[in-house]
This record gives sequence, C-alpha cells and structure tokens, in this order.
Amino acid sequence: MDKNKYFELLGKTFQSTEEIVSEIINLKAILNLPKGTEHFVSDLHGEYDAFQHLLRNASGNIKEKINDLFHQTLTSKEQKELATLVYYPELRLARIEHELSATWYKETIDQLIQLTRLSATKYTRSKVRKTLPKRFSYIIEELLYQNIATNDKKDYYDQIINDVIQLRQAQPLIIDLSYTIQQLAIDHLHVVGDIYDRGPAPDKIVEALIEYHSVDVQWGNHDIIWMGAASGSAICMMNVIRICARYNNLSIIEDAYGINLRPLLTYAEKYYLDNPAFRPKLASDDHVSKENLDETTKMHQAAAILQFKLEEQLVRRRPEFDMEHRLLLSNTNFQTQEVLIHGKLYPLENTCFATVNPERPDEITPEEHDLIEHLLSNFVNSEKLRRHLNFLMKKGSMYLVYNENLLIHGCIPLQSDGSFKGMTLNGKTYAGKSLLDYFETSLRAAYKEPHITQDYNTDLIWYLWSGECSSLFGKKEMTTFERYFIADKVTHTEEKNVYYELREDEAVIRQLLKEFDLNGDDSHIINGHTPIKEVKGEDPIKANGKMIVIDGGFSKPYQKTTGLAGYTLLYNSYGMQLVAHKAFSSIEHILSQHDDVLSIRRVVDRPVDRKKVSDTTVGAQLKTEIQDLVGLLAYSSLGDF
Ligand SMILES: O=P(O)(O)OC[C@H]1O[C@](O)(COP(=O)(O)O)[C@@H](O)[C@@H]1O
Ligand SMILES: [Mn+2]
Repeated sequence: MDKNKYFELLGKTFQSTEEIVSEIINLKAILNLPKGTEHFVSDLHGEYDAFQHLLRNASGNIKEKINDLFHQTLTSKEQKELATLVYYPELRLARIEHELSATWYKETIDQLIQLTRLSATKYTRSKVRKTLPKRFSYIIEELLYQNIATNDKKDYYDQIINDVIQLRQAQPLIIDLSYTIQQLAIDHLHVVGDIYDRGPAPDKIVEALIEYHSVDVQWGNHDIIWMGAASGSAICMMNVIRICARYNNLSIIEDAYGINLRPLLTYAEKYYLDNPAFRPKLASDDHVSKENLDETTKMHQAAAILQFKLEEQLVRRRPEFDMEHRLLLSNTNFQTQEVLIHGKLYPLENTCFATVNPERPDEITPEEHDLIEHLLSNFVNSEKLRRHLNFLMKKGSMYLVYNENLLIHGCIPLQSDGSFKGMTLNGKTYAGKSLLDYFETSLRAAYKEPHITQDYNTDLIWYLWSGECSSLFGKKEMTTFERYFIADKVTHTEEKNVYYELREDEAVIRQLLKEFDLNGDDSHIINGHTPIKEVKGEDPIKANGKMIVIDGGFSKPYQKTTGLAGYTLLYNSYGMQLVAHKAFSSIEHILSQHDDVLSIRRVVDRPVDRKKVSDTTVGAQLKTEIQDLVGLLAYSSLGDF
C-alpha cells in the first residue's frame, strides 16, 4: 500500500498527536516487561475435563505462586485449599459454605488480591485493566494498587472489603478474582495438535479454546480428518465415524454436531451382525445398553468397510501418493479368507465383507453412494462443526515458529542419513519446510471448496492422515485393516519415520531448526503426537534439551502404556519447565483431596538472561508498530494528518 495512504488509515485510529505519543510510550514500556508465560499442551484427544483442569491450574504455575507468597504463613494443606479455591471457586465455596465467615472472607480476599498482584506484575496496568471482570474492576484496581503507607488508607481499604462482605458480594468477588488469576497466569496457550478423537468431548475443548484469551493450534493428524470431512472428503468422514464408533463416541457427531447418523444405522443393520472385532472400546464410566452396543458395532463395521473401499479408489486415483501397499481389499482372497501383505499370506478373522464385490472390491453400490452423499452433505453443512473448524483454520497451522521455537505435532520427514525426505506433488518435489508449506496451502484450498470432493487437494488430506511423507503422521503406513482382521500382531506394527530416532541427536535438531531460520541457541523443537513411555524409561527431553516431546497423554485409553498422564510445558521469562502430570481422576477428587500432584523440572539448556517482551515474536510485532507510529508522527507533523 502507498505509504501516505497507510498513514492516513492508521491516523484514523487516533484523535490527536498526544494519543500517538502515549501509544508509542506504552508500546516501548511493554517491550521492557518480562516475557509472558507460554503454556504448551498437546494430544488432548477429547478429554475435556482433564484439559480444563490444566487451564485452571496453569500446569502448576498457580501453585508455585501460592508457594512463593505464602510458604511462611500458610501450611501446605492451607496452600492446597487456596489452590483448589482458585481453580474451582464456585464449587469450593459451595463445599465449605458452613465454614464461611466475615474473617474468612477478609483473609481470603486479601490472599487473592496478593496473588492477583503477583500474577499481574508482568503486565502493563492497561492490560490488567482489560483482564479484570467489569463488575468489580474499580474495587479490584483500588485493592491491587493500594499503598498502605498511612493508616487512613488502611481504613479506606478495610472499609471497601467490609462493604463488599456486607453487601453479600464477597463470593462473587472471590470468584472473579480466581478467574482473573487463572487468566493472568498464562499469557499465551499453544495446542500442539490432536484435539479430536478417542475421548468424549473435543467440541467442548474447541469451545473453550474459542473463548480463551490468546491461543494458537498446530494441527494434529486427528484434527485433520475432521477438517477433511468438512472439506468434502468422504474417506476422511468415514474414518471420523469409524473412530467415533470404535471409542463409543458417536454422540459427538450426532449430539454435539447435530449430524444425523440414522441413515448409516439403517444401512448397517441391513448388512452387519455382531462382531467382536468391532465392538466399541468402553471407558470405565460408559454405561451402554446391549441394543446400543449392537448398533454401534454394526455402524463401526459399515464405516470401516466403506473407508476401505474409498481408500482403494483414492489410492488408484492418486498413484503419486505411492500408497499401493494399502490396496488390501484388492489383495484379499474372499474365498479362502486370506490377504497378501508384503508378499506374505495371512488368514483373516472376524471378517465382514458382505457388501464387498470380490470382483471389484472398490465398488460402491448406488445405495452406498446415496448414503455417502447424504452424510457428507450433513458434515459439510453442520453449522457448529464449521464454526469449530473455522477456528482451527484461523488459529491453526501445519507448524509454527514462535519465540524462536518450532512447534509441530508430528515430524519433519527425514531419510536415514538425516536429509529431508522429499515428495513429488503435482510434478514438483518438495521436502522440509517447503513440503509442510505445500501441505498447508493445499489443505486451506480444499477447506474453502467443500463441494469439490475428489480433487487433488481434498485427496491430499487423506494422505496427511496416513501417508508416509506426512508430517502429521510420520509412519510408513497405517495398519487399520490389519488391526481389525489379522491376529498376527507383526502386521500391526507401524514403522516410524527415522526422524523419531534422529531427533535424539542435537546436531540433527540444529539442522532442522536451521531449515526454519532458527539459528540461535535458544531454539527448540516442540513435538506432540508420540506418547512418552516413561514406564520404559523414555525421556521427553531429548537432544541435549533442544527437542521436547509433550504428548499430554490425556488419552485415557493410552495411559496404561505411558505410565502417567503425560507432559505439558511452561515457558516463562526464566526459561522452560517441563511439567509431568498424574492422570486426572475427577473434579470431585480434586475438591475433596486437593490432590493435584504434578512434578516440575527445568529444561536446562544453558543459563539465559531473563527474557523480555522485546526478545519475543510479539515484541517484534510491537517494534514494527512503534516504527509505524513514529512514521505517522512525522507524517502528521507535516500537517497532512
Ligand atoms: O489406537 P487406535 O485409536 O485404534 O488407533 C491406532 C491408530 O492411531 C494412530 O496411532 C494415530 O493416532 P495418534 O496420532 O494418536 O498416534 C495410528 O498410527 C494407529 O493406526
Ligand atoms: Mn497424533
């Protein structure tokens, strides 16, 4: 844009030169504040309760602040009770209703004000003001910035608190202060992928993220299939349905997103019977009737077989995806019930091939065609699903460079010598950053055109789910068919890309970071995707501290193999802290036991100077803004403004 035109536009947001000057002063002051705390979480997998608990306790940050302030005045039990109050103010107040007194209110409000003040030290007054709840902003500001130098003032503050209590506003004030503390504890949240699948409430997680004050998302392979479904990819949609059925979560599709699955049930009941391989995995608190279980088992089979048929079509349609080894229906002998995989014959069990034409296993019947069209139009037209995925599009990306770190859910596909594994797409070969950029551009294009359903971009979303060179998947092939129908577990193995070995090596990580222009000593790669098997002694901090894997381990069905719930990461002005979490049991458990055990470990790189906002990504944006405002000031002094 023409510079003068730009200044004219920019000038419209200011009433006077003084306003521009004070904005410049304000922004410059912000640059000198300590860097805000970033919170990294990943692999939430629909576990809303565990996730919202993390947001409330800021991965232990609030507990640390309570300890800093009160280690000499409160017992460990009192500190824990105060923490529970900050996390769940309404529920905690209701629980101790009979113990509440004017003295308790006074002490508690005082403690919460101290906590708010400590949490606010990193922010400008104006930012804190914006965070404060409207209804008490005046009172809280008075209390926050009090200076009890004289007795008169002390009387004045006591009077405010007394009035609050007398006017029966103590509880609302405590509640508001608690949420303010939660919000101030974290400046920015990163979700390193896999919000969806396995757990019961991904929709509630997305709603919470939409409401969150500052957040970005790096897409995970389990997010991408939902985006695929909403982009018009029938195979992604079938996979979404299949996974929901497998984890007994079809209600996410039906109730949360209002997509009617009755036509699928009607179809499934016609062709499928009970089948042990397709009975849903039940969570410990799932109570399901026999009838319901039966229905889900049938829909699970229908979705799986339709997915396999559609996969045959897609693999043939896209030879450049190099997925011929996934043509398993074509390699099945329907008479002998055997399948040929990588040159070896395996017997099949629990088969359900009633709808498969042995001559043309990729054939979709007219009935199936109508069913798919119908379901797809429901997915594409679900208003709520679109709103949620629009959010993922707006705040999400394939990878993110933020404050000198590279955030990516899965991997950067590599070859065994450490060089980038390339892929030829539309006649051109891409590798490393350019491959990831291509994937992102293609996905965005597909999402924009949900009514175009079998084009290259839409098909590529399937590749992102399960293709060898997908940065979100990072394995040779996905053995879904084998897991259902073949007993020999050897066939279930999914060989990981060599990235997952090489990422232990600092030199490799430095090389990868370089690809993203990250050459400094303070850069790290932050991955999700692979659960850390702590039981087997695996360390989430790799490559001499340059590589951190924070699969949150929220996915309950996976906790047996990981040995604990998983990890999150905090990055404040002093450096990074890895937080290990125990499995989240229930809110009730936290309220009754105050049991919120997490262990915190510093990611020791090297001693660093305390980081300021000016050293961050946001700082860089602010510097540009300051430059523009200085330019605007000069422009306006010429009299053109
Ligand atoms: O254990 P499930 O849910 O049946 O799924 C197994 C599939 O999930 C995957 O692990 C992908 O999911 P993740 O991204 O959570 O690892 C596949 O590699 C595998 O085939
Ligand atoms: Mn994943």
